[in-house]
Amino acid sequence: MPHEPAPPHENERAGLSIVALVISDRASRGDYEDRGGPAIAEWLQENIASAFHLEIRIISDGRGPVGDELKRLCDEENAALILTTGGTGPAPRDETPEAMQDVLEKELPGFGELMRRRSLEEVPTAILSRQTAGTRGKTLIVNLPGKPAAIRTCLDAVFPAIPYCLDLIGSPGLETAGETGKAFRPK
Ligand SMILES: Nc1ncnc2c1ncn2[C@@H]1O[C@H](COP(=O)(O)OP(=O)(O)OP(=O)(O)O)[C@@H](O)[C@H]1O
Ligand SMILES: Nc1nc2c(c(=O)[nH]1)N[C@H]1C(S)=C(S)[C@@H](COP(=O)(O)O)O[C@H]1N2
Repeated sequence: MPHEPAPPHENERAGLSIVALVISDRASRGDYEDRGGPAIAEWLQENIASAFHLEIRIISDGRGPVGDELKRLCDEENAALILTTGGTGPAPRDETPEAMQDVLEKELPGFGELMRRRSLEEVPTAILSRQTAGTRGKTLIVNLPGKPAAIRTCLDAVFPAIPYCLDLIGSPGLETAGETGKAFRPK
């Protein structure tokens, strides 16, 4: 008797799973209303044509908690793409890059290089961000700075490479809309 196919994972049913992980002591305490998650949602809605499911999570800074949450989103929630915002600077509580060291299997330093280069055209303090990107299993993680205005600049810069990166790591099916973040796939 043939086996029934396994039911799709909850995230697969809703399309590609994307998580916006807001890393901010103050937003997580409610000192200010988070504007990072909504800025990421707006950019993705404008620029992705294929089905996707976006979840916004807000957590406090810190190497341990951020690393644990990233591992859980990759290994248990099967997120295809995680966009973090915040905690990339030099302040004592900014430990997103240290958490990335604990989580990534393969770092993709070109993402951070390009985002800083584009951001430098807007603010000289862009060099203070230690943002990077990389993969863990079938998940791509990209760091964005905490300033909500940085989100559009950075996603405009690196998003064209993201669909092909997801193809390569085994989470295919992301198609872009419009010209700004248009996917590039080598022939
Ligand atoms: N999630 C957010 N929502 C709204 N504004 C934010 C957010 N994160 C950062 N900002 C703004 O950017 C400025 C610089 O952020 P900062 O570098 O202190 O953020 P962070 O280290 O990412 O967050 P925090 O200091 O709260 O842990 C903040 O003063 C705030 O105005
Ligand atoms: N595009 C862009 N990049 C930016 C900024 C910005 O305003 N716009 N702010 C910078 C500043 S002031 C800091 S301290 C670093 C780190 O910010 P984070 O700790 O909130 O991630 O990001 C930098 N990158």
